[in-house]
Amino acid sequence: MTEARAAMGRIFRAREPRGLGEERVEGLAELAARVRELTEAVVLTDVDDAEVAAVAAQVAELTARLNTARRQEPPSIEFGADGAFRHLAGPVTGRLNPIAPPVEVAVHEDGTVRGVFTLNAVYEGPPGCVHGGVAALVLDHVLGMAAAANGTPGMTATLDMRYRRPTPHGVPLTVEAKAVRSEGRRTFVEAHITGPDGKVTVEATGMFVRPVH
Ligand SMILES: CCCCCCCCCCCC(=O)SCCNC(=O)CCNC(=O)[C@H](O)C(C)(C)COP(=O)(O)OP(=O)(O)OC[C@H]1O[C@@H](n2cnc3c(N)ncnc32)[C@H](O)[C@@H]1OP(=O)(O)O
Repeated sequence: MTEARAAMGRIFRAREPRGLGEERVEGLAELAARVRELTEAVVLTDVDDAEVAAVAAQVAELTARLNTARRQEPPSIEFGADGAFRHLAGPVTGRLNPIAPPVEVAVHEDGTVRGVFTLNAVYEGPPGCVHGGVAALVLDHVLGMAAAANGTPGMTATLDMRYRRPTPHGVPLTVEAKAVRSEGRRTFVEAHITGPDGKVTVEATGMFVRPVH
């Protein structure tokens, strides 16, 4: 597992936590949660034009306040004390990233990655349904996590999607991924999303390649 940890460091610049601190993480997660609500409100709002303009000006002020102190780069993937890693600023599981639903994932002892999440109207493709590219985003990430959980982290080289039935938004969904085999630097992983009725809506297979450098 030490080699896998080194590979995580090399591929994803994963590193030991650099002092964000749990209190700071909770504060930033709260900010991200409020911005998620704001994003949904923007997509669904029906207030009049003057109110839209007034809110836009206020939001610009808030953005300027946050920009008075900027990091050079977002927080990277971190190893926790328990050896697990987390992607705080990632677009899928990242609690600190407002565009992440976020998907709440657990890595099980057998290497299966399971997650629960709800995608709201912000992620709509066809009316009432999740955009297919968003489903691919979620699946790519959990496939990558399963490759890492297998001790063989890598970059996505191929991603095959099979959209079996529409994925509804606004309801709880589950996602599950597991590595099925490794050959040299290549790891093959399977995953699927299940709707609230227990039926699989999307299946994916991914092939992850561990870069040499
Ligand atoms: C909470 C924490 C989360 C932690 C977990 C975080 C999860 C994040 C998940 C998100 C993952 C991403 O989005 S990653 C971002 C999207 N993906 C990328 O940007 C990848 C861009 N592509 C690349 O960098 C490169 O092409 C690589 C690394 C994939 C491969 O380059 P390489 O290292 O030079 O490898 P190369 O020698 O060419 O090939 C190695 C072997 O793989 C095979 N191979 C290579 N590419 C392919 C391919 N597309 N299709 C078939 N086979 C291929 C070759 O035939 C060869 O087989 P043989 O001759 O050995 O038999």
